[in-house]
Amino acid sequence: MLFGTTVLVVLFFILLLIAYLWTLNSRYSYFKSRGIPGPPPQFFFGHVRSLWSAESISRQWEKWTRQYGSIYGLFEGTRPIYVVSDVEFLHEVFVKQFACFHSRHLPFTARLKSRNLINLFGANGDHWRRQRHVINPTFSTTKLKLTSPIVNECIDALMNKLQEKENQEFDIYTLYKRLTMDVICHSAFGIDTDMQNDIDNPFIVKTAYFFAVHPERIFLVKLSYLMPWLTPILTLFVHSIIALFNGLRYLAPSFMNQFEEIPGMWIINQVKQVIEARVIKIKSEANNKQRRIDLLQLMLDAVTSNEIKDKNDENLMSKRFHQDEVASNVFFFMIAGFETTSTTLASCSYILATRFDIQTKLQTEIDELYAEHNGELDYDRINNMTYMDLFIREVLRMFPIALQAVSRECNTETIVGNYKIEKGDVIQPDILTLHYDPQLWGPDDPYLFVPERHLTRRHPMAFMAFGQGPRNCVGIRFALMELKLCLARLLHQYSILPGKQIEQGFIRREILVIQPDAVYIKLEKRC
Ligand code: HEM
Repeated sequence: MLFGTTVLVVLFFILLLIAYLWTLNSRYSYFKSRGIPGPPPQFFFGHVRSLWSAESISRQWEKWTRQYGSIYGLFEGTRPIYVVSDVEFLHEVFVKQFACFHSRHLPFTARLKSRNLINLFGANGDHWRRQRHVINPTFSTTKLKLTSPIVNECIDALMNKLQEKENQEFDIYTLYKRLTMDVICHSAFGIDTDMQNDIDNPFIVKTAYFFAVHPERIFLVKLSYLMPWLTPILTLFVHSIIALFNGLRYLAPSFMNQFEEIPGMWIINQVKQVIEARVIKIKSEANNKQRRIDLLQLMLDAVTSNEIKDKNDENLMSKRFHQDEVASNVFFFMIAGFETTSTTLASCSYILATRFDIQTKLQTEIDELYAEHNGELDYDRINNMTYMDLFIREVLRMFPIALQAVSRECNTETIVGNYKIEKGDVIQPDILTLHYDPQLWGPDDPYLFVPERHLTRRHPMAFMAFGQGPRNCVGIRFALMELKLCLARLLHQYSILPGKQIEQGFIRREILVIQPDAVYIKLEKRC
């Protein structure tokens, strides 16, 4: 009797296993049945092992595009990923059918926290729409004009540091990182840091951690990709660990000190403290009209303690924030604004140091602006620099940074072109192929640096350095203001010359973003 039951149980599990393996295998016919090419998948893993071991994920996508064309298929475990460099297909996904593709494809760990702690980058659907509604006006022209003096103050500190470096070879990228962290701390965080002199400041050290570790290398994330049905259990497991740690906070405070040094924990705790201090200040200065205007203040102005219900209808939508949502967004601004903007400045400096003709043209435009306005640069004036704009766009075309951030997950089954896309499928643009496509960027060779090519109207999907569509980078104008102010002031005072190690330093590697190791230059004072 016992033997018979055991045989039945074993048989049941064998059948279950066979059914599971058969389902897995049949998922791999997804692209074949649609006539979409792609590299052969590895059973159970799909293509993730090749991507996890690739030196650069974006360059691996580009390599496969050369082999399989502008729309091809990969599998993350068994989840279909469309890798696309077909601009019409991308236009459908990012713009025309945005309602079916409003989510970004992220590891489950990005959406672990309670709803009020999910930021704009991780939020989906109506939750995302409400947050975007509140944050968009924070980056409006009027508000940016108010924050530009704060940015200028941080550039003052950079200029003082540069004075010490005149005529010596040094890595300017390090100083740019300190500048962009100062800017984000002053303007989004409301604290007056001095990163140029306080070089071991924990904000820089802890934030850099986010770009050094790819979340997809975390064991639990890998597991969730390979066995998506495990995700609810993994989520529960991580929540339990967090709850355990929170309990230990009271029972073993000395152990907790180490836990609170974990970068994410540390930064979010700092953010919360700054917000609490600001809220107290606002209350005590209720009648003070001279309040500090920064991104933090602008977001706090939208805070409510009432219950918020997310609604699809814009008229019914509450345009308010929870205080915790302000904290999680400020936290994300630090991560998003720091490495991206400093890396753009680093690539700009590399081009300027190696292309003196381009530098001279830019300096001519800057000098004219200074002469016209007696050396006073503000938001409106820097925005009128045509060549500066073309220059920055060309830098970001050739050296895009945050390529993996631009993805969309299908929320509702739909048809794009000739293909039926199912809920959960991922669309991943191959931005390197798009940015170097001669059909999109000719007649000048896309491998040459030619700012003027941006004078010609191009397909909107040809340039994706800031993403595209309603969910593109919300900080574009803020980033451009910072980049233009910094470059204008730097090039008005100095010429940038290449250091001996400029080429060795400018080796661009990708973990989460693509960035060079260093940019070695010399500064020569202009007469
Ligand atoms: C040169 C600098 C920057 C670059 C190259 C850059 C690039 C990007 C890219 C590629 C995305 C994804 C867009 C998409 O999926 O379509 C993004 C999203 C985002 N960026 Fe930036 N970014 C920069 C600066 C900033 C700054 C300064 C901030 C804020 C202070 C910021 C905040 C954000 C936020 C909040 C999102 C998520 C938007 C959403 O999901 O609605 N970025 N950025």
